[in-house]
Formats: sequence, structure tokens, C-alpha cells
Amino acid sequence: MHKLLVIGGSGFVRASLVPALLSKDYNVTLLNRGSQPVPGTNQLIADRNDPFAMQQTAGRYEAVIDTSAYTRAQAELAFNIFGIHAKKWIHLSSAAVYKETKNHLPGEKDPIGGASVWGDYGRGKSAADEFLLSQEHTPAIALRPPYLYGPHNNIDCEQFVWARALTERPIILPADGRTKLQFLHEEDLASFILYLLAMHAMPTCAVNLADPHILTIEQWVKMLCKIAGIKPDILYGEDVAPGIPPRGYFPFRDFDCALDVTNYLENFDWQPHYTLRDGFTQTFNSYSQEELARSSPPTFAEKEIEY
Ligand SMILES: NC(=O)C1=CN([C@@H]2O[C@H](COP(=O)(O)OP(=O)(O)OC[C@H]3O[C@@H](n4cnc5c(N)ncnc54)[C@H](OP(=O)(O)O)[C@@H]3O)[C@@H](O)[C@H]2O)C=CC1
Ligand SMILES: C[C@H]1O[C@H](OP(=O)(O)OP(=O)(O)OC[C@H]2O[C@@H](n3cnc4c(=O)[nH]c(N)nc43)[C@H](O)[C@@H]2O)[C@@H](O)[C@@H](O)C1=O
Repeated sequence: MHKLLVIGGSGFVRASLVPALLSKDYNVTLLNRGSQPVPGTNQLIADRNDPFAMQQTAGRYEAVIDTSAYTRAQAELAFNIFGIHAKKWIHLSSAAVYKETKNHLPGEKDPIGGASVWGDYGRGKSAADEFLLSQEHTPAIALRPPYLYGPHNNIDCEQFVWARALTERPIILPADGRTKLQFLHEEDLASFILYLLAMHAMPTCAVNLADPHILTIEQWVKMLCKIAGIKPDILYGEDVAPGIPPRGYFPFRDFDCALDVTNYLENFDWQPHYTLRDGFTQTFNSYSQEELARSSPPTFAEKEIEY
């Protein structure tokens, strides 16, 4: 039985990842601050920012999956303790590492450092990637998904739209509604990680990982509402909320979050299980409609906007 370490591993991503790992008989240890014990796993409790506490957790694991490194310092400390013995290092990075691109979707060879809209988050994730991808003795993959979704999403995204649709509230889209979005279902992230763990010789590289289908914000909202069987009342930020930052009234920015995913499609023998329609339908069906209607109250900006 292979011993795996998951750093983080008690939040959104673990909800599909840990059961997937256990289903393949991996011996799974989680490292986090202990806010939520996870049945079937061993647990190491430490603040990953605390070098002394981290040293106390040192041990041998064949592979490490780091789901919670936001900075180079966090990646480096964990790698220095566990990377020496590991045969694979799988780091959960983000589409937010890419700088702004002109006229093309960012691919893995494009410069990283983070587009300005992502602020410290994009810069920190980029620095973590740069550190890990420069290691020579341990194969390391930096997975770069755009928006993750699924029944365990703890960020108010798809629920935000359903809550408004179910309570007949208008949905204000950033700008003209044509911002591009791309998604990855939580179970497909877990499935790709299983694929990497089973690979005979995992390369060191970054991988843009997403459902290849790109949607505009308006198409996404309409798809979610169709799944819910409701015709949405759509307004456009450029008409009703000029000058108000879109994140005040919508889960996403007016900034394209979509990737060139040719690399994984051509070089990895893996594809997502879920189509977007199936994945969001499964997500919608995982909630009760009463629960969704009660979630996501109007934001401060929504209350201020007159329409
Ligand atoms: N959500 C999305 O759309 C996207 C997310 N990502 C990436 O996915 C990851 C987020 O995963 P998700 O599961 O949603 O995160 P969550 O916030 O749900 O969970 C965070 C996990 O990290 C642990 N943790 C947080 N801080 C520390 C710390 N200082 N020391 C030790 N453990 C810590 C938490 O446990 P505890 O609190 O007990 O310590 C928990 O297990 C990030 O790396 C993000 O960059 C990438 C692209 C898109
Ligand atoms: C594509 C992109 O899409 C989304 O970006 P968002 O719309 O900005 O999301 P949000 O406002 O909910 O996140 C607030 C910020 O806070 C970061 N965050 C959390 N927990 C720690 C944390 O523990 N440390 C640090 N430094 N940052 C954290 C977190 O990750 C994010 O940067 C994310 O899913 C994002 O993950 C992603 O990759």
C-alpha cells in the first residue's frame, strides 16, 4: 500500500480527492491545522508556516499532493521536509499564475507571475510553481485549473446564481456578460491526480487542467438556470453598475479565466468524466432547492445598485 501525504486535505478539494485516493487503497495522511478530522486517513497537525511544527511531522511518503501552498515559502518548507523521499510531488496551482495574454489563451509556456487582477494570490502561486518546477531530484507537476466546481464548493459561485434564480432576483453580469470562463469538476481534479499517481514516469511540468469547453459568463448563467428550470432575469454591469467592481455583485471578475489545454489533451491519456452540463446538473441535484434559495443573500453592492 503506497503512503501518500496530502497537505491541506480537509477543505473543498479533499471532498472528492480523499475518497478517490482511499478507493485505490492508498494509505493517506493529511497535514493541516486540524480543523476537520477526515475518517479513513491519518492526520498530522501543524501550521505549514511554522518551520518547527513542520519538522516534527517529517516522514517518508512516496508521493505528496500539496493542495494548500499559496507562496514559495510554503512550497519550499514542505518540499524541504518531504520532497527528499518522495517519488512524485503534485502541487495544486491555479490558472491565476498566468500574466495577461494578448489574442491567445495562456498555455504552459506563457510567462507566469500572475495577471494584476489576481494580486498577491497570482504572484504567490507563481513563485511556488517556479520553485517546484526547478527541482531536479523529485518529479513535480503543477496543476493549473481555472474555476473548480462541484457539490462541495465552498466558494459562492454556482450557488450564487441558483440562489438568485430561485428567489426571482436579477443576476447582474460583469460588463457585457462576454467574459470567458472555464471550469473543472472536483471529481475530475481527483481523477487526474489518480492518473498522475499511477503514471510510471511522471514528468516535471505544469499542466493546464480544465474542461476544454469555454463559456461566456452569460452562457454559464443561462446554462445554470436552464438546469434549474428557470428563466433568469439578466442585467449587465455596464448598464446598471458602471464603476462598481464586478466582484461586488458577481462571483467572477471581468477578466477572462480560460486556458489553452492542448497539452493535457495531446500528451496525457486522460479526459474529464463530466461534461459541463452533467457536472453542473449533478452539483445542482446535490442541494435541496430550499437550501439554495436560502444561501447567498444580496451583497452590499447589489443592495446599492438601482435598476
Ligand atoms: N477553488 C477554486 O476555484 C480553485 C482553487 N485552486 C487551488 O485549490 C486550493 C484550494 O483548495 P481547497 O480545498 O478549496 O481549500 P480549502 O480552503 O477548502 O482548504 C484548505 C486546506 O488547507 C489547510 N490549511 C490552510 N491553511 C493551513 C496552514 N497554515 N497550515 C496547514 N494547513 C492549512 C486547511 O485545513 P486547516 O484549516 O485545518 O488547517 C484545509 O485542509 C488552493 O491551492 C487554490 O490555489 C486553484 C484553482 C481554482
Ligand atoms: C482561478 C481562481 O479562482 C478563484 O479566485 P478568486 O475569485 O479570487 O476567489 P476567492 O475570492 O474566493 O478567493 C480569495 C483568495 O484567497 C485565496 N486564499 C484562500 N485561502 C488562502 C490561504 O490560506 N492563503 C492565501 N495566501 N490565500 C488564500 C484564494 O485562493 C483567493 O485568491 C479561487 O478559487 C482561486 O483559488 C483561483 O485559483
